[in-house]
Amino acid sequence: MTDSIAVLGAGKIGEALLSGLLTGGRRVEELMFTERHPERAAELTARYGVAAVDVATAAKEAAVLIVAVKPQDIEPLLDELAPHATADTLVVSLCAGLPTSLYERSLDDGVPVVRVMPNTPMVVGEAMSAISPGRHATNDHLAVVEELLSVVGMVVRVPESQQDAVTALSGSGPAYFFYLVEAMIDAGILLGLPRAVSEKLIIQSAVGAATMLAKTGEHPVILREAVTSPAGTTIMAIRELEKHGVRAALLDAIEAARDRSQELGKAHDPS
Ligand SMILES: NC(=O)C1=CN([C@@H]2O[C@H](COP(=O)(O)OP(=O)(O)OC[C@H]3O[C@@H](n4cnc5c(N)ncnc54)[C@H](OP(=O)(O)O)[C@@H]3O)[C@@H](O)[C@H]2O)C=CC1
Ligand SMILES: O=C(O)[C@@H]1CCC=N1
Repeated sequence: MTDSIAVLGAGKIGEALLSGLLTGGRRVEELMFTERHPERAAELTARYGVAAVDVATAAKEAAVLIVAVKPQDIEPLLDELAPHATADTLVVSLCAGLPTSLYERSLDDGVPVVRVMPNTPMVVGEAMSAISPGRHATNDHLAVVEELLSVVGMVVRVPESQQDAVTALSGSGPAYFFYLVEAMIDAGILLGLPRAVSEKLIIQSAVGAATMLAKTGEHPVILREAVTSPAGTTIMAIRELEKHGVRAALLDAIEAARDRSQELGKAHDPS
């Protein structure tokens, strides 16, 4: 099993990872994190028992450093990390849009970097993480990251050139499903159901549909057709969704997310 892991920047995804790793069997002594606000650090230590450290300590004690700051905050973090990262440190970036070459330019030659796009369902062991090696990352480094992340969900390897698309699909993906669920709950309110009832109906329908997708292996079209009775209720709703261009809206939305991921990377491109 991988030695100690340090999360650099324990915000939403960093906390989700710490929490998922602990639930998945990691011991608190194997984990540490850095945070720039002492109140946030104290809150996390109180909640999980994990130690807050500085970057120098993280680099000295942890075999894997997981960078989880906002892309806009990467430069000061790299400045802090550069004097301490060596070829024995594995740097794992969770940051949307940031290429491994950005890290390689800022850190000593030979420091292995793996780019990862995870998602927040890691808190319940159901993350989807896609990983890509940088120039100095070997198969062994990828295996370390796979082992680490498989505790909190599924892991796939993709070429780094696909990471902006992955970010738009599965990185941001949970937000689209939450948005849909939120809108469907509102529809229940519109139809006069009590909020608690509407929430229960929609959340369990979402869980049921997701479980069918995962467990039956059937294509979503087949599963949807099985719900759609001739001249029934579902087809009336589908007609409205098509009329309002929901499919086209999703295509545009995900393309916009991909474009934003590319933009975040380019903001740090010196050329
Ligand atoms: N949220 C998500 O679902 C996903 C996020 N990501 C990626 O993960 C990264 C973090 O996102 P998210 O968790 O949402 O963002 P957050 O802002 O919630 O988390 C980042 C945390 O890092 C802290 N921080 C910033 N700079 C430093 C520093 N130099 N040293 C220590 N701590 C620092 C921030 O403090 P402060 O509050 O002051 O800013 C904040 O607490 C992003 O790059 C994002 O693209 C990837 C996949 C999914
Ligand atoms: O919204 C974002 O930029 C991050 C990256 C993927 C999910 N959340």
